[in-house]
Amino acid sequence: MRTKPYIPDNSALGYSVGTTLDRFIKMKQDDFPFASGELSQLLRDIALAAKIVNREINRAGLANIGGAFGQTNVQGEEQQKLDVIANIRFTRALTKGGEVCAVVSEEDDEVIDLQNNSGKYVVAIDPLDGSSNIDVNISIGTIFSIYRRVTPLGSPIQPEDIMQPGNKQVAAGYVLYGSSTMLVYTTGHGVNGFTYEQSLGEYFLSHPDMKAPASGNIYSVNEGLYNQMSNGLQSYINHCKENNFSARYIGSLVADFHRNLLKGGIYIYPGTTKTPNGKLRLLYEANALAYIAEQAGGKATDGHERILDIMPTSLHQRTPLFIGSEKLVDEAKTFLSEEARVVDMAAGVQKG
Ligand SMILES: O=P(O)(O)OC[C@H]1O[C@](O)(COP(=O)(O)O)[C@@H](O)[C@@H]1O
Ligand SMILES: [Mg+2]
Ligand SMILES: [Mg+2]
Repeated sequence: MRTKPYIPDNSALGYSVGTTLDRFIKMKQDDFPFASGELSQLLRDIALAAKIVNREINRAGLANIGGAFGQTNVQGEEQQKLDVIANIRFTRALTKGGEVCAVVSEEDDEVIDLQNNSGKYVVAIDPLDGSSNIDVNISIGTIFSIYRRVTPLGSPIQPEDIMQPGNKQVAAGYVLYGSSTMLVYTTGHGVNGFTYEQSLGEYFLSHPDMKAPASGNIYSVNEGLYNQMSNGLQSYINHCKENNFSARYIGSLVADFHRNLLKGGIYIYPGTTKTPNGKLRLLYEANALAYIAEQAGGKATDGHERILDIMPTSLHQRTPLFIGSEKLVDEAKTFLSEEARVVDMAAGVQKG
């Protein structure tokens, strides 16, 4: 089946050329006359912090803010200076904005309780995604998920405000600091992408109503892990090769996801024999992108289960991730299920 890549077309959707992010958010807000506007403001806060982080990234090489920070985070990964700077910038914006009561960040071991019990929202964030690519001038990103707190406003935050499955997200998005900087987000009514015009300091709607091609011929996986993969996954990767797929892997989740969203493809970060739950974090990496993928007509699973239905049990929980074009994610699942069936049959034979 041939599928078409997504080609932006503003005119077809009735958005005038030059629709800024602020204006777009306002237009959407007007569709919900009873909404308080706090979610809109929260999105603006994140967009503003992303401008500042974008500036820091652009001058990192000159301002001596590239390279390692000299500490490890809770995952035992070496923090880069820009990881720390981005974390400070985003948490500061979320604190000052006043709409948020708590933040979960890759760079903080514990939940950050903003001591703002009137804040309606909880944010989970990967302030800088693709850290290993910072110093080599390759695209990196920011990923965020927004949840409504479930306990009454005015009371202290509780674990159930934080440990919500992805299907409870009210908004999610990412910023891609690439050959141009883009902000892509959803509030559950489709996905829209905005390109940042640096000299004007504005984001403009460049990718309205983004749609993931139903299929594609790109597969993105760290094939260095091949020998640690399950037989089913190895078979799927061989299937991609036999069908002349293109292998594309940047090593920055946001950038790999964005490319496949536009062109059609599948991104896989699998569980392996060494790390059965893979590398990526459910709360601030997988959930946001899964929500966006689904809103664009794509799919996201852990190889078996829908990502958005996984009930988190710990803050920095990891999950395997299969995400992208629906047909490819389904196909990968078939290979994994077939393997599970063969293993079950073999176990049955042994028992019998
Ligand atoms: O180097 P690997 O094992 O392929 O991992 C790459 C993955 O790790 C990540 O860099 C993890 O994100 P962080 O940089 O936020 O820790 C993803 O962006 C990327 O997809
Ligand atoms: Mg990341
Ligand atoms: Mg990160």
